[in-house]
Amino acid sequence: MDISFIRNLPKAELHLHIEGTLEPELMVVLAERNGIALPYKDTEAIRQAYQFTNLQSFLDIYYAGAGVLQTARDFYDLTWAYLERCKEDNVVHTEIFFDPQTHTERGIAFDTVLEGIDKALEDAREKLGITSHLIMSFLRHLPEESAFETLEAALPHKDRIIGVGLDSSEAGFPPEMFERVFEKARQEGFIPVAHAGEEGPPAYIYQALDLLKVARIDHGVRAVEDPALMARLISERMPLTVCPFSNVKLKVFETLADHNILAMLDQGACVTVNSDDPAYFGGYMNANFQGLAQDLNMTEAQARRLAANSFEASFLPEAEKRAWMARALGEG
Ligand SMILES: Nc1ncnc2[nH]cnc12
Ligand SMILES: [Zn+2]
Repeated sequence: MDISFIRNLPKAELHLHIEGTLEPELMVVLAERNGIALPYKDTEAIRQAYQFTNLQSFLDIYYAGAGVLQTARDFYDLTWAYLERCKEDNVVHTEIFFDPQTHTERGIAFDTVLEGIDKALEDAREKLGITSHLIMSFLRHLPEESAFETLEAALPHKDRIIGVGLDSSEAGFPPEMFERVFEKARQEGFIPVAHAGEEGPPAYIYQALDLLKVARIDHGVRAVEDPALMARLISERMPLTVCPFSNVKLKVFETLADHNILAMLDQGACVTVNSDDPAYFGGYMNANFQGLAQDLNMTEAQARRLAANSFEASFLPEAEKRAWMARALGEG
């Protein structure tokens, strides 16, 4: 498939951790700016360290890397750099996760984090024509109480945060542990989503659906182990925000050729393509699409359906969704 076909396809990104877009070059700049010593001699050594055996081995390095983010300007620079990559890849709409607890736990104020990210999103609407939403994610390895405190901190900023998510170490931290904080978040008007079925079993996907009442499942690739669950996801058109490169880097699949995204698509599931933590996993949106074309023989029709799904599964207003879906399908 021609790279220009992928480039020209309008796409929405729905599973992207802004902290996961911290490229080694920016990490070095921010470390210098903030007087922080990095445990790496240069950017090459940083890239060398990105060899993961599972989700936790990645998270340990990823949380350490986020330590260079200190000021609102740092969060602005991080977010702006990602939005410029969106422009290159023709990602016209993005729904970004941020992990407030990664920062509040080390003494950075919630409002500092939000201020920097939000200003970049606002500038991108104006200068790049990219629309966006922000989703605040709770870290599931921290106690419920910490998630409740984070929700409290977000309440004055409801107009700038559309939803809540659940991420970090999955195994041993089932969604049911966060049922109460998600209930409160829903009452406050936040749209719920959750990582489930990345490393965790299908039971965690059921819990995300039935207890957290999510509007999307992040990852969800292990749903294929349970045919009744797959049938339900398909009949409800429950979106799965799938991250192909991430799944290979974190050994959920051995190779991209083993990935189940196109099989799920062909079964009728509302799967979408996303980059998760592109600075750590080797590529942004178009690189993920290109990988699927090369290693899974993705057709143009499949690529169009994946792009259309990304708008269908977004939190855009219905009319905008429909218009972008038509363009992605080549009908607009
Ligand atoms: N792929 C992933 N799974 C869980 N938590 C994450 N935080 C950042 N990326 C993540
Ligand atoms: Zn993720």
